[in-house]
Amino acid sequence: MAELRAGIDAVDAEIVRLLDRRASFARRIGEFKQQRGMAVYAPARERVVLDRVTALGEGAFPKRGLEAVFREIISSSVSLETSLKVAYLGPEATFTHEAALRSFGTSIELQPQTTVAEVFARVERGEAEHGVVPVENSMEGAVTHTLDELMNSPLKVCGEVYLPVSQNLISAEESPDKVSLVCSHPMALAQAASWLRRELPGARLEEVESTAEAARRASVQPGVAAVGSALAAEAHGLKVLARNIQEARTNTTRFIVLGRSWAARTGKDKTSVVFSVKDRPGVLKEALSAFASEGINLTRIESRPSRKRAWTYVFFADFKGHPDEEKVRRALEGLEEHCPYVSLIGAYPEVPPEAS
Ligand SMILES: O=C(O)C(=O)C[C@]1(C(=O)O)C=C[C@@H](O)C=C1
Repeated sequence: MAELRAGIDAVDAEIVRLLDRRASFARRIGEFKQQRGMAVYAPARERVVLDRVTALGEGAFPKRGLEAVFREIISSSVSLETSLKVAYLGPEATFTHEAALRSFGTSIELQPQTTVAEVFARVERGEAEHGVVPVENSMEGAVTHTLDELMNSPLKVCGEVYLPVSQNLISAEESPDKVSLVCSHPMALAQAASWLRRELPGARLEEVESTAEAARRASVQPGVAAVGSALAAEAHGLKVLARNIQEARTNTTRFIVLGRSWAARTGKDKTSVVFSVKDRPGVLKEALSAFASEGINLTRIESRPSRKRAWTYVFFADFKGHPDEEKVRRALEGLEEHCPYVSLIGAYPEVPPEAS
């Protein structure tokens, strides 16, 4: 045992020495970026680093562990280069907080905001370099506040994160039969609606602005439970009375990372555009044919009221590829021919949902 532990001590000393060496490279990159006014956070490069190190691993150390360790190493590198501030839809212990930690690690300054609009505003005013907001849920669909902000903001999407949503009934009470009021964010209540109807038919439901606010209420008010994450239960000292009460086990939320510019190309990327079409038959089909004729895979299309004129719509589309690719450039030109308004709202390394 002592000998084996001595072996670990020697390896740890080596790891620390190598981390110091890595840090000196990161510092120099930081200086280079500062001299040229470049953004410190380079999501495309981070993806390349994470993919490379997980591919280098020979399997003795788990790949997920390698990714988590390097996520933190990169997070510390960023903190050596600058004091990066990231605004997110708070409060703390929400799924968006978790998504921000997944993207940036723990060594940067995370700033919880009360609304999606405030996250955008903070980044637009330069009080934070990046923002993290939810954009869609696999069961409930689009987060409309986010789409509406994206439509009018100069900010760009530079990253995406998928998080499996696990909703739980959390409370200071000992058992579900002591619960007379269940509160949560409307989306969380919707995700747990069948379970709540079946298991707590007598309880009143109340919508509040976030799952974390619901957890806070549950921690101070007798007879109240919240629908929320295990992280929220932990943060407010609550018990988990029932786990995984959401509608489907495959319930996943997709979050986006906002910045001043989109991410560089990695070779496995996604691009997001918003466009409007003229009011005549077949026009959406024509617009989308720009993608079909280049063999570009659309991963999502969503319509929203334009909010400029009644009964006019804009479309949000995500597709595989990067604006630096020739075929994507041609598809966007094709789209512009059919559409009075086209705006590229982001490009970012693609994350397969199952990898999150
Ligand atoms: O390569 C860079 O641009 C770096 O700043 C280094 C580094 C890293 O630690 O690997 C850190 C931050 C960036 O977001 C990407 C990578």
